[in-house]
Amino acid sequence: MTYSTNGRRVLITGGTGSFGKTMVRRLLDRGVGEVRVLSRDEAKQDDMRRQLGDDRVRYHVGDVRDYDSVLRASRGIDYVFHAAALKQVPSCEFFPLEAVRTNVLGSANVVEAAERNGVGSVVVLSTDKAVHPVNAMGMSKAMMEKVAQAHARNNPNSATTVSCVRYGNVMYSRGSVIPLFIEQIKAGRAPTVTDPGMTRFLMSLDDSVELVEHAFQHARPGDIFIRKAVACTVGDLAEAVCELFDVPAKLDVIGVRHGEKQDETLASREELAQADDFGDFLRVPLDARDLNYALYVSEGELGRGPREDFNSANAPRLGVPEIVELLRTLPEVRAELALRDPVLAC
Ligand SMILES: O=c1ccn([C@@H]2O[C@H](COP(=O)(O)OP(=O)(O)O[C@H]3O[C@H](CO)[C@H](O)[C@H](O)[C@H]3O)[C@@H](O)[C@H]2O)c(=O)[nH]1
Repeated sequence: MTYSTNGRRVLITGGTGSFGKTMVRRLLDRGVGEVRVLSRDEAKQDDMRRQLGDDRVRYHVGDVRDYDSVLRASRGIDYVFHAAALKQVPSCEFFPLEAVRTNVLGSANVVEAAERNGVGSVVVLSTDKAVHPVNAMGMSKAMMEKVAQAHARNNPNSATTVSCVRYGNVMYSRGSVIPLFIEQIKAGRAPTVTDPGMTRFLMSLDDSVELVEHAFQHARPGDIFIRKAVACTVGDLAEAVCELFDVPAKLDVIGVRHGEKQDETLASREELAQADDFGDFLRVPLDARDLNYALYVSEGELGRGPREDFNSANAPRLGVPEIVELLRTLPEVRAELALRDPVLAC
């Protein structure tokens, strides 16, 4: 089934974040009837209200942890993009139950409220950290994916299609390493690098929005969509930022933080064995078998498939010059360069 948001009502949980703001603008450009933003922070909502000045956007102060607030916010809604989450790895390590409350139970509330209100489609935003998770944030997101898929498995006749997207690090997102490196360089300090050989996927905000739109257009219940992405080492990333700002590439190696993985995985080899390849995107379908495995013995498949996961160590790797070019495409980086020296921005 394909969907259009033209004239429809859309709810974005966590709608004042980087993803939410970009998505709201896109929806407004495409003629959405109403966008509801559900989030906890009234000040951020007020900033957004003044910036957008569009009365098709309605603001609901509330928390996905509170079922009643999600139920109210999703009343009369056609589609939900669920972005509200606790996302910082170190803070979730210190407060894992908070990650469970928001990322697992909050997501269950969103799915349940959507079902109750007859919402047509819910796209749930997940992360590469949910695959082979080692930290509380990734574990809670993995459980969120399971909650979304269980809805599909347990409600085969539901009017609500629930699907997931999984993406890697979004360049320049709030609190992430690229703005941190830039701040450090501006303050005359060397960028702090955890482990120069650590690898991460690189995605733009637009890439993440396109992935959500792809899922929204193509999802069958319980699907997980992944966007193929390039990767780099954090050492090369820091060097690239130094080169852009024309400072010597001297790195301050600080060691790995709580719960960090050396490399991130977007799709496990087991998932790749089942996945459909759409060029830029992969679809991992729901395993919709029931618990009576005996039914499947005669037609059971042996686990043939790729021998490797798709991870940030074996993904196409960008070197320093390519990272420099990629960073130059980011509006925030261009603005910083222009402030520092209009010649560097060119
Ligand atoms: O001072 C620092 C801080 C981080 N890093 C490294 O830079 C990479 C990226 O770190 P981020 O903090 O930007 O991102 P994380 O991979 O830790 O992921 C976190 O930030 C992401 C933002 O891009 C998402 O929000 C994600 O959900 C959240 O867990 C990691 O290898 C990290 O070790 C450094 O080298 N130096």
